[in-house]
Amino acid sequence: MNAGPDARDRLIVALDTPTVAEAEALVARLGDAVTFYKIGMEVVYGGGLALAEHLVGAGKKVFLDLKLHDIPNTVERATAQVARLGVTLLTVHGYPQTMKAAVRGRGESALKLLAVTVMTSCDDADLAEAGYAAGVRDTVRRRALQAREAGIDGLILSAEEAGAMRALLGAGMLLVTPGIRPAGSAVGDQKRVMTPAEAIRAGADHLVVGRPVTAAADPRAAAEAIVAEIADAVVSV
Ligand SMILES: O=C(O)c1cc(=O)[nH]c(=O)n1[C@@H]1O[C@H](COP(=O)(O)O)[C@@H](O)[C@H]1O
Repeated sequence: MNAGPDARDRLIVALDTPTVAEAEALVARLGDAVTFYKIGMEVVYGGGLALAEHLVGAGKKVFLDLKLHDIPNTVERATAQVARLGVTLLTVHGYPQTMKAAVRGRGESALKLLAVTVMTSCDDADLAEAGYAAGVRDTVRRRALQAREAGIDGLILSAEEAGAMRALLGAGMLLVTPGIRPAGSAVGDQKRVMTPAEAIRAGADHLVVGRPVTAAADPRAAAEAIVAEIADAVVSV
């Protein structure tokens, strides 16, 4: 994508910390280097849902990563609750029933919904082990089309699939890519990874980055380096 959010807004830092206090300390340390945060299950189950609202109040954008998946009634009503928090993004799993229920639940609110296609920690062998007949590429494609059909705003996918999905879906869908690893950083449990520059060139709108920032000796410097890499890549797209 050529025109789009400022390079800083394209980085989403995943605040995965054991305590809410550690998440707050990271936010203070990152300061104005980071404008967009992801709050996920670790912090929420550690009592940190209110942090999402505090960050919104402080002018940050928040992606609430709850990966909803349940019977339609529960998903619809849970999504309606999240829509009242003022966060920007919410994840649901990319099952047609779940996606349609979430779209009903967000109603007329400004909440944007992202469908998780295939987790970036999975490869074809993991999908086969879980009982899926199709591999990563075909499953992402199928769920992407179903997400668009359901009225979902964007996809969580790896940057490896971003180019093909941008070509398939055009500019209308937000493409949000975790599994981002700056050159030389530890891959950990991720399997489908790309560097920030590669992800932007592949068509990602936002990059979700956790440990390469949060576990860095200097998280602010790590975030600034990623923003600089994004900015350079945007110019070259
Ligand atoms: O929904 C997500 O954000 C997500 C989906 C996915 O397929 N892979 C994935 O890594 N994530 C999240 O993105 C973040 C990646 O963190 P790091 O691997 O530490 O950069 C974590 O908070 C994951 O929960």
